[in-house]
Amino acid sequence: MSQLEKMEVNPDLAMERAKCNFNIMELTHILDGGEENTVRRKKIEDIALNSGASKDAFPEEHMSPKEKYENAVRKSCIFADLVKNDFAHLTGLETFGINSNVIRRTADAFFKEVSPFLLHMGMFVPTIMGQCTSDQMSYWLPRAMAMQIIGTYAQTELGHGTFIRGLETTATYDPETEEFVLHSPTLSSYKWWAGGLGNTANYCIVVAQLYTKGECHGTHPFIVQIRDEDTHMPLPGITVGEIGPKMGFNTADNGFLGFDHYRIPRDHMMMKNAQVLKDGTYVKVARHGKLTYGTMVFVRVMLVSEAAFNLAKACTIAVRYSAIRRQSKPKPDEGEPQILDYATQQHKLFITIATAHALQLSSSWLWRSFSAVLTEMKEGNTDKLPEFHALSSCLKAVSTSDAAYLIEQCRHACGGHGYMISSGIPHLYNFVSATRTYEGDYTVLLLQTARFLVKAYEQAEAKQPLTPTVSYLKLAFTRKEPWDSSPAGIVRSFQALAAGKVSTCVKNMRKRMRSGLSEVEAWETSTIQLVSAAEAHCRAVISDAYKSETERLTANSSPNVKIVMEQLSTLYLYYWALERIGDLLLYTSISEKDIVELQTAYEELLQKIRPNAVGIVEAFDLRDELLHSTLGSYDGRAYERLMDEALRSPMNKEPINQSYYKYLRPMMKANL
Ligand SMILES: CCCCCCCCCCCCCCCCCCCCCC(=O)SCCNC(=O)CCNC(=O)[C@H](O)C(C)(C)COP(=O)(O)OP(=O)(O)OC[C@H]1O[C@@H](n2cnc3c(N)ncnc32)[C@H](O)[C@@H]1OP(=O)(O)O
Ligand SMILES: Cc1cc2nc3c(=O)[nH]c(=O)nc-3n(C[C@H](O)[C@H](O)[C@H](O)COP(=O)(O)OP(=O)(O)OC[C@H]3O[C@@H](n4cnc5c(N)ncnc54)[C@H](O)[C@@H]3O)c2cc1C
Repeated sequence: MSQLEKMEVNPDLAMERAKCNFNIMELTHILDGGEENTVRRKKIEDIALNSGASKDAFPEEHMSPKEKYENAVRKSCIFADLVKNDFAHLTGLETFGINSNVIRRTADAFFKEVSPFLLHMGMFVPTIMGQCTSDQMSYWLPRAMAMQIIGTYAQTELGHGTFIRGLETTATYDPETEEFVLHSPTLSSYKWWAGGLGNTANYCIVVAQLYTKGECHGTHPFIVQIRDEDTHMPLPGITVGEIGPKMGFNTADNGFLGFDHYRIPRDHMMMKNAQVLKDGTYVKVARHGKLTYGTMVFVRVMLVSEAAFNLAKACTIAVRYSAIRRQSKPKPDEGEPQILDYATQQHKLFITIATAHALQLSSSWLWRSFSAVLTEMKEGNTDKLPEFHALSSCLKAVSTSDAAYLIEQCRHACGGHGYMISSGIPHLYNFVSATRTYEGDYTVLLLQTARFLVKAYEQAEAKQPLTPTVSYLKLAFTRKEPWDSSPAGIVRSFQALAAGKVSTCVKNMRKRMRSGLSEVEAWETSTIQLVSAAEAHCRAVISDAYKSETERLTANSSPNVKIVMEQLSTLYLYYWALERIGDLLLYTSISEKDIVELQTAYEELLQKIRPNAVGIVEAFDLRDELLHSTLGSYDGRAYERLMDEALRSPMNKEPINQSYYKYLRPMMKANL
């Protein structure tokens, strides 16, 4: 047993736990969505983590890229076995853990970066479920679920990621052989980025321009075998490889893929939404043109809970560390305070906790809306899809962007030690900053939402009915919103602010069109404001969802848990009101006096939250195995852990490195 395992809990952390005044487990149950969920999650974590299978004998950060990848494949196979044999009955999901936060969460103990199977689980399987006919599904799904084949999702190309309609890979139907011929006509048409594509996957979903009878019908998904099922050799006509080192995701073997007139059977086109008949006739089945984008919408919804989860990890690390770290001596007669006592530190950290709650609760709310939209779509009704696309786009954009920013803030809050890989924060940042880009870049997705907002504004102007998430846009046509500092009042002000911004955009675009610009040009020159309006809309949606979910979830909770949750949701509102003072001055009646009072109320709230801060982050119930952090472990023994990690470095295995004899010694001797 290592020295560390015998250590007692750091006394500062023990003191924090002793002064927590609410029932931590009760809050955990709320965040897990109910006590049974907590019990089931803990069972799964016990099975997976107590086995020791998640641990590395040698620290991953000291492995070569190839070793890291091989180690990740090894552990992915162990994890996949656990999921199949041990968790399936506990999760109650026949879908091999898709949509299961528990599986996702447990996987993090196994992978400091990501599993090369992430795209198999996260996109290959969901695309089979969303884009195949039932016949196709009954062939592909069992094989994918049983991990007899491993797949990925290859959409992005070297030349295009955002602009899907601009993809260049072609799938041309040949009625003679009843096959599609896949081809990469240019270097820029090579598929690029797909996770697991480099070395792991033997199948992938390829998104290509469909040509039949000489006509292009736009992009469609196809299931394509790329490697031999036995030897794993790339098949003739396929060029496949790994794209090289990245900022993060280094165990994901993101790959490239090119086709040289590569043939696949006709029924490997995923035919739920559109079909090509044997004679080459193209038949559109879906009632909405964008249903082939369905997997992206699904993953965008997933990414909101990803943002919340990773933020929860970062703030657990940073708050625990801030409780054990002492620095400076503001009062000469007293000892050095815990850095958590500094108001500026609380300002950095408590918004991070509140945002983790806000995103987690907004994400549950979004999942419920998604389920309702899916149910209606199964009955052939796609009316709610545009609103849902607008909503999932902005929530994905804002949640991942906020999470990346706040994780970086957690690193700042941990000073120099936060820069150590062993703190756990750099991995979190590298992972989350990618989520701001993939599955639709931040700006691009906010502009999708803006498009919906502008249309909704025009409906409001014409006094037509509005869908629920934009019904507030009618505020744009009333008098300035009176400032009211209650939580409900602040949410209303955020709505008035968003409505005002959308209105300003529309007026500017109209003015620009009157001065001679085309509609496209007027839109393009207004995009900075449109992005800002979409962000404001999203902030209003999150604030509203966070506030109402908090009220709903605490309706029967014990008084102190209710107080803690309300303090955090109010903090979120105060924080963003103070961040958006300029906008509030424009679109509400807020006065200088109101602003001074708001700042004071915010600072008082930080002090009220302070005594429970450690308890609040511990309600996320993140085991040390999931945190991978020297700074944030349960025992708070950060210094011992930092030293322990330093001593494990291969750089310390020999007292003198050979470079001394090869370079340093000759240089120094020559300089004598
Ligand atoms: C066993 C061990 C395992 C262990 C592991 C255990 C794990 C456990 C499992 C867990 C999993 C973990 C999490 C998952 C992680 C996954 C990782 C993912 C990695 C990354 C993957 C990727 O990164 S994969 C590529 C994504 N790449 C994009 O994301 C491109 C964005 N680019 C666009 O998405 C389009 O290009 C863009 C801009 C819309 C324009 O599309 P466009 O040009 O066709 O359309 P237009 O702009 O012209 O718009 C025309 C009209 O279509 C409307 N519309 C557009 N889209 C619509 C839509 N979706 N639904 C409805 N309506 C839509 C629009 O609103 C307009 O409506 P209207 O006309 O009424 O105004
Ligand atoms: C870690 C990681 C994993 C990935 N995994 C996969 C995968 O498994 N499968 C897959 O298919 N893809 C994958 N991708 C690709 C990813 O989906 C794309 O990189 C992403 O959609 C962004 O597209 P892009 O790279 O073309 O960026 P670009 O569109 O080139 O963006 C560059 C800049 O241009 C701006 N821009 C672009 N268009 C517009 C516009 N219309 N208006 C205003 N600004 C614009 C953007 O805002 C951005 O600032 C992955 C990417 C990463 C980083």
